[in-house]
Amino acid sequence: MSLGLAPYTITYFPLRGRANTLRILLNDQGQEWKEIVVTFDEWHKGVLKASCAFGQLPIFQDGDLVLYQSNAMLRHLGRKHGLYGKNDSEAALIDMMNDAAEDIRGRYVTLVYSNFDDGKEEYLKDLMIRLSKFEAILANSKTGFLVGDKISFADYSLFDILLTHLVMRSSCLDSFPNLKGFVERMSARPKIKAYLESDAYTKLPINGNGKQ
Ligand SMILES: N[C@@H](CCC(=O)N[C@@H](CS)C(=O)NCC(=O)O)C(=O)O
Repeated sequence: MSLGLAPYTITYFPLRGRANTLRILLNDQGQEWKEIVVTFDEWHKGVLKASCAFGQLPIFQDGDLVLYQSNAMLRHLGRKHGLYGKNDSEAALIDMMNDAAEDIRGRYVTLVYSNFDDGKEEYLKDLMIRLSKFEAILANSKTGFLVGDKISFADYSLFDILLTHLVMRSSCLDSFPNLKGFVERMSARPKIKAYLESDAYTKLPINGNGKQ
């Protein structure tokens, strides 16, 4: 993050939430950005919400470009920073991987905000099936990345949801050596390591309701 002349701005709640993949990606790519933190009190006044294209945060600004929808933001950064594969086929596969990660994230968000305490064990059973699919994909990867021979925005997405689920159930990757290795490699990338050890990460809750 930076306080200087950062080209990018993220407007979001004081959470990891849907901004965390963006922050991991930007850190790893050595990018600077500004954060505008929206408190829940401010949000509940409704003025900002009414001004958002789809009534929700995050907002991502790149100069005059204003984006809503976190996955559109990831794809934008993927195009700008060479994180979208080396040809159209790889780009399509990266979209597919990111959509599968989003499927997990969507289910996680529903659990957290609707039925966390009663639904968690059932949720984790289904999660294992979904993770086993990513495990098989990584088992077939020659490079350790989801697609091709270079990191893509989908790798950051998967990494973020794996970190989130490791908080929920620290043993959730125990039967998935490739996913475990993936998390270890991503966590060891120097700029990601520094971010994961920083207050900017450790002091932020994952979700807005204290569930994790
Ligand atoms: N599909 C959207 C979902 C955005 C979303 O769910 N935002 C939540 C926070 S993570 C929000 O703004 N909640 C407050 C509200 O809906 O009033 C995205 O990926 O950006």
